[in-house]
Amino acid sequence: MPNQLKQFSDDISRFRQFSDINPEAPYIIDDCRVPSEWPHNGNVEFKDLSIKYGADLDYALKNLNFTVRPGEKIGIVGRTGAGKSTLAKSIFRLVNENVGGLIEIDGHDIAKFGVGDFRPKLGIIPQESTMFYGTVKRNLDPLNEFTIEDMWAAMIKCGVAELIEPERKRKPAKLASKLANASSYDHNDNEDDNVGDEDDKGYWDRENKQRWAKSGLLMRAVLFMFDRKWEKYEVKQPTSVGINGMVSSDGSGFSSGQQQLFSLCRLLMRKRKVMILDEATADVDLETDRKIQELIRTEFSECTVLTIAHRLDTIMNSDRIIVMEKGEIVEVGPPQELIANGGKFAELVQANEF
Ligand SMILES: Nc1ncnc2c1ncn2[C@@H]1O[C@H](COP(=O)(O)OP(=O)(O)OP(=O)(O)O)[C@@H](O)[C@H]1O
Repeated sequence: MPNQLKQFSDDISRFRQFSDINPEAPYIIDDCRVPSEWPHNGNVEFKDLSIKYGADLDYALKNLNFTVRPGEKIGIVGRTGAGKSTLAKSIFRLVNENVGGLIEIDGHDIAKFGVGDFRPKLGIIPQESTMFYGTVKRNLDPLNEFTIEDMWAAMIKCGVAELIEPERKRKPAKLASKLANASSYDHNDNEDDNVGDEDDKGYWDRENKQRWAKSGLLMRAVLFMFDRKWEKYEVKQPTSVGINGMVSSDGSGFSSGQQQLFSLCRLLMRKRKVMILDEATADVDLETDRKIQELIRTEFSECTVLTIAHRLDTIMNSDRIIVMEKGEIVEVGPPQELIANGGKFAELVQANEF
């Protein structure tokens, strides 16, 4: 009982912590809905933007005035704590208190829209990728918006296809014919695939039955006694084979770089006019990073892309670089020009210290 009481009191204090959090800005504002074609150009204007994380804290962003032109590729660099991620968050209005100034995208102040209305219109790969418990397919397309062909096309471009089907790497010649037959190949792939639905449950039941059938008497007794523990253990093990392979919610079975490739896949399918990549390739090797940057340049050529990076290669081909320091923009310009000028960016490159 003391243990249970302790557990209850922990639960209650956690509940109180959540209930004390201020509600987010309205999800939908009926009088001011986002136009269906917005953003159509991808012009982003920061007007005197200032942000603090608390009334008593220092500014994380200070009076930012900057315009990103439609289709421009911007690299954002600066030392740790310079305010780069806060800038990315500000475009999604993830910080709503202690904000001064405004951000206009294609002439609309994003603060006048409901957050649930405008956020899906923009694209982001955050610093930490999110994986869901469920199939690979569900991880790529949680809202069932795309066809299997769309998913395979994106997975092949991002190098995810060979992760979930290693023979794809070994037998590239077979790839085209498999792709051509994708709909028949993955016959059941378009069925609804929510967590805990009959399909997923059936999958685990089938797996457990097979184990049961294969095990001896003693093993069966152990399985029976530790039934629940066994299931828990099972759920954590990703099979990650094929588009219907299972992925655990912490993405174990995939390295953090591979999880970033999943995020890139999602973004590739949902191309948006304005996109933020917040250290989106920080965990992949240099060679993969180069391929991804090339992919971004070709696939997102029409899109405005803001890339935050700690690696010179990632942003060297940007149209312009923004250098941030203590919440302020201290330098802006094409990378080669900034290096030639010998200013802050040149210092960072020299010190290899983004
Ligand atoms: N949730 C938060 N609460 C309070 N202060 C925060 C919070 N997030 C960031 N800060 C502060 O805001 C400033 C800018 O942080 P930000 O994460 O934007 O920097 P960054 O340039 O992205 O750093 P890094 O390169 O390490 O990711 C820092 O001084 C940081 O301590």
